[in-house]
Amino acid sequence: MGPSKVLCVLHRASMFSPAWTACLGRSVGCKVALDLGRPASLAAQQRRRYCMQSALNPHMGELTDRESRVLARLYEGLVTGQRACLAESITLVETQHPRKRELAQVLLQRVLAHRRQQEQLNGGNPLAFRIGLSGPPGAGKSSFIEVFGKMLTGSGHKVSVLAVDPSSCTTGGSLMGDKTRMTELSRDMQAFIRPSPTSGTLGGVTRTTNEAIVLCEGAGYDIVLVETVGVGQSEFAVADMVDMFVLLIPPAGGDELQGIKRGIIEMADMVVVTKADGDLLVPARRIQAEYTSALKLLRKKSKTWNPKVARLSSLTGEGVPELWARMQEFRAAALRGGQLQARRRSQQKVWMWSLIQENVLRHFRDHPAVRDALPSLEDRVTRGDISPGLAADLLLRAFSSAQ
Ligand SMILES: Nc1nc2c(ncn2[C@@H]2O[C@H](COP(=O)(O)OP(=O)(O)OP(=O)(O)O)[C@@H](O)[C@H]2O)c(=O)[nH]1
Repeated sequence: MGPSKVLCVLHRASMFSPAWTACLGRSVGCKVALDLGRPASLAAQQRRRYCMQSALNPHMGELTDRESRVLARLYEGLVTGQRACLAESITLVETQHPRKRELAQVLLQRVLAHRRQQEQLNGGNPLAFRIGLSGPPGAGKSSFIEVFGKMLTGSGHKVSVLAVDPSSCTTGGSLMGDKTRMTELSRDMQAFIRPSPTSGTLGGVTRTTNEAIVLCEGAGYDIVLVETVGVGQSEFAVADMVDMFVLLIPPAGGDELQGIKRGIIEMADMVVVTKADGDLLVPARRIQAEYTSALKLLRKKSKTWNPKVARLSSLTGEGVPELWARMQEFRAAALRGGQLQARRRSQQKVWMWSLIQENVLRHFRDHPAVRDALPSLEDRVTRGDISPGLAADLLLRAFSSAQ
């Protein structure tokens, strides 16, 4: 499908208003608009800002005074580190309201431009360290984040914690029981904890989390922890939005690798065996040895880093500073070798395509011609009358001939 076809599809997709499609179309011609990476003169920066705004919102002039004031207040509050403004900005990116979504994108672009400037001052290197934490329910994630987060804020870092909760997509969210977790850290003024949005598809929650990461970084949080419970696809989604992906494993459980998906072990830059204290110390050591051997058999993910298996206890705090030292080692090596920057660049592309896929698929399913033909074609495929390939071709033909 060529670019014009994609835009045409997006144009009809309910999520994108005609204004948005026009802005996308314009932004293709307006290359400078989205290319905020290089140093520029003031005039060029102003031109760029104008271009970016008009690309983002062709009706920029139609921003009401109130909207302009809200955006200015949020932006100023956010970049000066006001937690309330950060919380309100994340609420804005979570919204389903079409107009507010447009405003959220304007805000995000401004924050991104701000971040670029900050990064330029930092020698072109990312300022924040994004760490993904995943593990089965009860692995000890929140206990770890509480202790780890407190240790980091105690040494001068600003820590934000974002959650991707797959259960929130179907049940309104309870798997991670956000309210009662991390009580100490949630009272810490150097920490910001944001529960998962309580509705939407995993794709929607992922989008929001990705955008929330940008906002947290804009607000000066130099450590962003993204937590998810190891269920469904959420851990893969989180692995695709962070600099380092850490898998937390509890010591209790069967002899095998406790049903942890092999795919997710392959994604891990570090495996951490939790609860290594008291009676659990012996099984923790055993599990650590098992994972160390298992990791040796896996395909190497990076030339500069061999995934490691650590052991810690959030109860006693043992192993937590050592883990942080390992994480910093990882980050330094990835920055030195340029892998961290490359990983972020490729994640941006993955993210864009997953958003396109989700929206195009939704548009396809909602299309009247597809909706009409789908039940009987599905029926014929399940009865074995026609092949899935033929059914897919017929549906695609119905879809494209009605464009
Ligand atoms: N002995 C011991 N118990 C721990 C440790 N960390 C957590 N636990 C216990 O393990 C249980 C689960 O811990 P959580 O931190 O809630 O685990 P979680 O992975 O966040 O769990 P979910 O919120 O269900 O995803 C709790 O009863 C904790 O008290 C530890 O270091 N040592």
